[in-house]
Amino acid sequence: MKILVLNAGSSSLKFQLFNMDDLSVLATGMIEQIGNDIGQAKLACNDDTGGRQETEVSRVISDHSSAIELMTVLLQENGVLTDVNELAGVGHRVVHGGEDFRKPVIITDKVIRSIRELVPLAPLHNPANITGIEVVTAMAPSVPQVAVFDTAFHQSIPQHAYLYALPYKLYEEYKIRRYGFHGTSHAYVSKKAAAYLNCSYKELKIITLHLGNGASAAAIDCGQCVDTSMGFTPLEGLVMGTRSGDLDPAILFYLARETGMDFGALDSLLNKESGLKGICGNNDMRTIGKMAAAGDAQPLLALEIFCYRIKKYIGAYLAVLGGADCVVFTGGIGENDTKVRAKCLHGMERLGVALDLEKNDSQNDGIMEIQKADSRCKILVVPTDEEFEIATQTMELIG
Ligand SMILES: Nc1ncnc2c1ncn2[C@@H]1O[C@H](COP(=O)(O)OP(=O)(O)O)[C@@H](O)[C@H]1O
Ligand SMILES: CC(=O)OP(=O)(O)O
Ligand SMILES: [Mg+2]
Repeated sequence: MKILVLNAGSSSLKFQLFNMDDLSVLATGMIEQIGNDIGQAKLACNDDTGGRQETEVSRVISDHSSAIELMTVLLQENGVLTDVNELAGVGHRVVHGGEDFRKPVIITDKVIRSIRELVPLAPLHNPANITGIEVVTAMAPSVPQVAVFDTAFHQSIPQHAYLYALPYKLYEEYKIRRYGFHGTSHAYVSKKAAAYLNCSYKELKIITLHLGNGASAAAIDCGQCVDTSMGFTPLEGLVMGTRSGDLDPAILFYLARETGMDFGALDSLLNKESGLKGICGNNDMRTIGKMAAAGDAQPLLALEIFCYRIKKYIGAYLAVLGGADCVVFTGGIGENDTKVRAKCLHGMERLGVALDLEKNDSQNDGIMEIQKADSRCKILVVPTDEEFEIATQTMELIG
């Protein structure tokens, strides 16, 4: 039983093909620079003997339809898929599900209409998700498709936490509120943490930190998400690769008045030119870490700002939850960057969060437990796997 998972971004398409009979990954791939001068596709397949074959293609990939076609050709050429119609199902990561979706759903015309209505709230993500769904429908109309929403897990957040202090009618008329994103990841790693600790998910207070290119924190109280750092869009909250996270909105009015920047320029400034990149010119934490270690001042400052923001959110969520049983790090940075973890948690012993620096420095591909013996709060590193979670939820829905 093969399930394909598609994660379509504005100019990229990530995909994974699973064999759900033995829960193995048959292929994992990524197509980038869609719509640019030259696009790149990478595919890695695992064969029966445990070997791995990698393929790379560079050529013009004009849009998401061409990207999906290229993906199918690559999967076929590498012998992991004969025909799209052979799939038991396709799971899509859909970034914005608004207030309509609290759970994954089987995709119907009505669901597509709802996702389309939410395009103004996620102009970079939802159109790509719809294209993905439509292209698969055209190729294989009888294969069931499931939408798994980034926002769904956060729908349990109470009103006092999801409403902004704006005129209430803006919520009623325009649905302006906090939605939160990365929900599939926050749900997946928090459940994994509970299972690892041999505790009931419904009895734990957990703070999850998803630190990838996009980054967000969530406060989970007895299995329910009660707050998260991303907001109306994925721009709010933590400092990210190229996104600013929290700032005083008056900065935008000031810049518009002083420089004449228009909405498009301001949007691009905050989403694409800020964050780590804005401070030190680079948005890759590996490079920033190396440059900071070599004594370069700007990358070091970027690192300090990034970690300080995370620390503030941990403090806020400790207050929200009345103390936490567990802090979980995940995402490319959270899973791998020992210095970032140490900086974020430095000096929190009196709050019951005491990191063991030696354990923090150890390496392990699976779950790691890295608090000191006398720490009240557990500290875990849990590798996220949004694609696997989407495949699992897809399988559950299609039966
Ligand atoms: N070994 C590592 N040490 C430090 N940072 C890392 C390491 N591996 C990946 N990263 C960082 O993780 C970030 C990407 O995270 P990832 O979760 O893969 O992103 P995405 O949101 O695109 O899925 C990048 O900043 C990258 O530099
Ligand atoms: C919603 C979001 O920020 O996603 P990503 O981290 O994939 O950019
Ligand atoms: Mg990721």
